[in-house]
Amino acid sequence: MTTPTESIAQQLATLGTSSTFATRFAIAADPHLHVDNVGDIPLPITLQTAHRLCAAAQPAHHGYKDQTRLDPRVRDTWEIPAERLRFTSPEWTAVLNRALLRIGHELGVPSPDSLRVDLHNLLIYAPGQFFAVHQDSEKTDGMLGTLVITLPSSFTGGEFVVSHQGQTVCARGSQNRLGMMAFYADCHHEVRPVKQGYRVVLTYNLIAPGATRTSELPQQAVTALASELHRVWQTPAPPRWDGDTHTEPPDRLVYLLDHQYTPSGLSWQRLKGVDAQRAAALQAAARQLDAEIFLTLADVHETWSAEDDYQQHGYWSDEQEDEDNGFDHNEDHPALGDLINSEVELRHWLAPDGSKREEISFASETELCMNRLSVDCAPFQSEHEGYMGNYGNTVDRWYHRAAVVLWPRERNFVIRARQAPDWAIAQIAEWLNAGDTIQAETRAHSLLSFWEQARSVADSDVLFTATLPVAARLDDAGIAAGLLSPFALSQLTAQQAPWLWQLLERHGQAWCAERFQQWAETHQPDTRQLAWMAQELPALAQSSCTSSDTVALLARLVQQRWGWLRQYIAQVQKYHQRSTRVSALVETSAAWLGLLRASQVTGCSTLTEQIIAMLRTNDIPLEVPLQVLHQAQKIKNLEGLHLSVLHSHCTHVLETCLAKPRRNATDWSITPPSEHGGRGLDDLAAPLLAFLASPQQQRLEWPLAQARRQLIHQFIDHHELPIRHETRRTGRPYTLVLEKTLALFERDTADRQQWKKDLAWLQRTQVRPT
Ligand SMILES: O=C(O)CCC(=O)C(=O)O
Ligand SMILES: [Fe+2]
Repeated sequence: MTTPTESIAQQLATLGTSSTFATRFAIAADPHLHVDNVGDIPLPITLQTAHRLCAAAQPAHHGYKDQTRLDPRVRDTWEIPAERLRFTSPEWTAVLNRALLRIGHELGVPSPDSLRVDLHNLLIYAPGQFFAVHQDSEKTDGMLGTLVITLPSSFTGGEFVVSHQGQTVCARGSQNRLGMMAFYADCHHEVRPVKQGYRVVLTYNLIAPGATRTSELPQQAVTALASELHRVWQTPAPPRWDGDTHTEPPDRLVYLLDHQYTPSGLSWQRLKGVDAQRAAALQAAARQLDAEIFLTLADVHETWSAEDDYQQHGYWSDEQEDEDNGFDHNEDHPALGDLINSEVELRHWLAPDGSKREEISFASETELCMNRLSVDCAPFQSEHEGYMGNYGNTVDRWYHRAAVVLWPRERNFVIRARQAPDWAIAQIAEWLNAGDTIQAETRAHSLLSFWEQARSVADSDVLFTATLPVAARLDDAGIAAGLLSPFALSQLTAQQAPWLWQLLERHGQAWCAERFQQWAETHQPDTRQLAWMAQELPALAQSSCTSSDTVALLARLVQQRWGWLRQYIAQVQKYHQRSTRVSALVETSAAWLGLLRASQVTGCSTLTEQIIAMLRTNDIPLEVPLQVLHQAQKIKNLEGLHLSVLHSHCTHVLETCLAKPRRNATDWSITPPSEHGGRGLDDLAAPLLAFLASPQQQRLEWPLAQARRQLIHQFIDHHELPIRHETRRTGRPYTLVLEKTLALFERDTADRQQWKKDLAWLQRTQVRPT
């Protein structure tokens, strides 16, 4: 079955397909060309005239990006600018106008009788000279394409080839007539090297000024198109994956035109070939439906998988050449496999009255409709990633296309909101300020189906700050919840507390607790959550102290965060290496303190005790409570935090450690790691632990098969034991050589120094008894 979008493409395809991209014919005429400093140029051009012209000419430049360049690898020809050319034949203007009318008809220009030309230059190609494949830049507003008039002369080679979407038109010139070739500006064209003789041409910019007068469309066709458009906006898009039940109708229709356009060349009045009829048909349908309609540039970026191996290579059009490859497009392009990704950016919006809107939006796949696929257009740029890129072997292509974009007027709000969520929230806030709560709730409701994505479109923190007060003013609990659902707990700041209390008053404890739960489930980096617990949580708790309801709400939040912290700690405790484990745990110290403060302020004394108790268990390395005490120095009010308990705990542990006798200089025993003491080592555990425990044995030579050596290597690394472990690769099996290192003694000394330092700090530091 055809989808409504496909059927629109079909209907548009039947409009104005008769025109072509280039037209070529010959006329018998002589303009009586006069060139300053050369004189009259009789036709056909003789070798002698050609030599005189060359002598008076300059090498021609070509456009490169926004500059012009002289590069004979790209363009090698002589040029005489228009200022030095005159036509003295009295009939010439009429002859040219007749030719233009014919060109206008054959190119399908909407008003062929208004087509004009601007003389650009005279070009002379001597033997060997050429102009590589390129696309002309649009030199003036309204420039539609180029007209080349080949003056009669005798030459071989020098074929002029114009191509568009795989079709080509070729001209060779004539001995006694003027060769006319006119083509649209988005065509690629080249002049192949002249072999013998001279090729002399006049080039003109083809200009289509004034308004389009497209032929009247039958009313029936417009109605059919309008009804299909209506159907597009009513039909939910096909599911994107199995079980995708949330598809909605597309917001807009984005019809990609056949031709390519530049910002200055884009205008409703100067659409090329078939595009003009199709755009006119869409305009007529839009009027019937009272739909919004815009003409836009559409920058298409496609990523394809490449099927074969291929050298990295880029290529530029619009008279731009690639530094290394010149204009040579004939080298092998990689065969394209699957389309991996496609992005269509719409910009430079033109309303039917020509007024501009500078806005950028992306077209979704379900909105797109076209008769010509982008791969069938000439890419503006192409890049091949080879196997080195992120996605393996891929080809990236960029196209400068244009689109007609339409949507039902009543969807204005939603469409703009999808692209600019902060604008939508500001809009709803205005309705609320004006007392129009019904409008505010209806519009807020219309955001919910895509609101989850809003977070990735806008700066999420800014959006949250704007959304919270709006949600707090909506009566409908479901809509308020929906607006708040995409955000994360760590986005809530103490400054926003008043809105939170307002939500509490309107929707109650359970509703607010659900929001906390939802926000906690949104992914946020652990470091951000820890920082939030250290700073915002105690500040929020502090500001809750005005009423028992707000305190109760915050107490729930504190409990929830305690649950999270315990889970996080449990996860960190699974890290293998003691040093990474300890430093990750130390990173949580400020969060512990934040939680302690918040639990104290919200009167959760049992929780305060639980936290202190956990900080004193053996599972938590001493570095953590010590760091909590350090952090507490920055805080004014330590009342009720039970920090003196922590203080004495740390003092006691450090004194015990320091009371142990120092390691004897001859004692090489290593205390086996307390956790997983040899688990998983099976029969290797006993000999290894015996080696560790032995005060005398420094070295162990142990013939072991590879897998078993591996176990020992891992064990030593995980526990960061002061043992060098190497494999001697002789004999069968190889021998694992273990050797205790001096780090055993150095660590002992370093530990002691640290203990002393910490103890001295504790003794200096007063923690008020609480
Ligand atoms: O020499 C010609 O026929 C065409 C020259 C051309 O393509 C140009 O001037 O852009
Ligand atoms: Fe050109």
